[in-house]
Amino acid sequence: MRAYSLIAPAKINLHLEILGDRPDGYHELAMVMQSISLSDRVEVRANATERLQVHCNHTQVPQDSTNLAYRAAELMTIEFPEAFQRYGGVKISLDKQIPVAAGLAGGSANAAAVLVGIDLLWKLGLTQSELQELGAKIGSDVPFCLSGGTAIATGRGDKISPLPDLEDIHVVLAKYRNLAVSTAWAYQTYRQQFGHNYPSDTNTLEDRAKRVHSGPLIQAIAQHDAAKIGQLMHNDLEKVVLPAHNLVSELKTALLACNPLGTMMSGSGPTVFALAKSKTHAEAIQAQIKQMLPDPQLDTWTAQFCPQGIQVS
Ligand SMILES: C[C@](O)(CO)[C@H](O)COP(=O)(O)OP(=O)(O)OC[C@H]1O[C@@H](n2ccc(N)nc2=O)[C@H](O)[C@@H]1O
Ligand SMILES: Nc1ncnc2c1ncn2[C@@H]1O[C@H](COP(=O)(O)OP(=O)(O)OP(=O)(O)O)[C@@H](O)[C@H]1O
Repeated sequence: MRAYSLIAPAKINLHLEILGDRPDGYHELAMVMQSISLSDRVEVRANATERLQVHCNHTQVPQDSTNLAYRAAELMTIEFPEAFQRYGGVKISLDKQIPVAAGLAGGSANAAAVLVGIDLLWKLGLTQSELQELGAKIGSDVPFCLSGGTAIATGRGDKISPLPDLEDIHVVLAKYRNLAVSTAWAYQTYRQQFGHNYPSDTNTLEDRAKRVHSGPLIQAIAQHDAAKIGQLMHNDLEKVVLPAHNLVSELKTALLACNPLGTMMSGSGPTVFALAKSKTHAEAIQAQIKQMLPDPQLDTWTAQFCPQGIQVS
């Protein structure tokens, strides 16, 4: 085959806990991640020339070598120079449905899809863990985006352990179109404000693991208890993003008033999501939030938890 079309789902964070600094300058995390049905379509096609090219239908997404999808292709050319020489360049086309700079890992999902697409195009036969090792070189969220579903993510977010699938849970997402939050800013500000709380004895992984508070949520996931999952969600980055962005804070309060199973900011924001027990429940929350906040800048979506990451379609 000379072309592959892939589905790249967005993620939300059901739990995001910052455990401390890492020697590499990143933060040690304990997260629970979830793929959702809101997804981009990524086409990876053999190019007639040696060139890597990326095209995207969204004006805010770069079409040059800074695009995460381009960076994934570039990494493959460096890691597999013989295959690159044999098969030539690739043309990547991104059909964006996932909002950009939203805390939903849209760029990371695109990069993950390109790794899978090139693996197929160049007949490399890489395993999931080999792909995840490559993905971690591009960004912390890429390894999760590859395998998807419901999973624990530790380390800097790149060490993935699968959890049982959660089906039939629905989600409403809401985001102000003109608002973006830098992930680096969010972590840096958290470190400045709360870094003194990192205990000095958390140098070993074992010590850090003892401090993790996701146990009850993981139990609720094992029991497939959507109501409990909604109540137990947590995101440390809310502590810095909500006070700095009134709109995000007000959005969360408004979503909570719509009687969801629970509501939380995703990743470093600014998207806020609400969990719902059915499609009808999600649509009712969506209608209510639009009525409560009739701002033309507020975008909303409904989606469903999905049990997989990158899929060939
Ligand atoms: C907020 C989340 O989306 C939650 O899933 C991720 O933690 C961020 O994932 P990402 O955007 O793929 O992150 P990267 O591209 O690896 O890093 C972006 C920036 O976030 C900060 N960063 C990220 C991950 C981490 N464990 N510690 C950090 O301090 C670093 O300043 C880094 O420069
Ligand atoms: N393929 C891509 N899709 C979207 N944005 C991209 C892509 N490549 C590079 N970018 C740039 O990366 C920035 C962050 O985009 P992205 O949508 O991945 O953020 P995010 O959802 O907040 O990610 P995360 O949740 O992993 O922190 C954007 O401002 C955009 O300019």
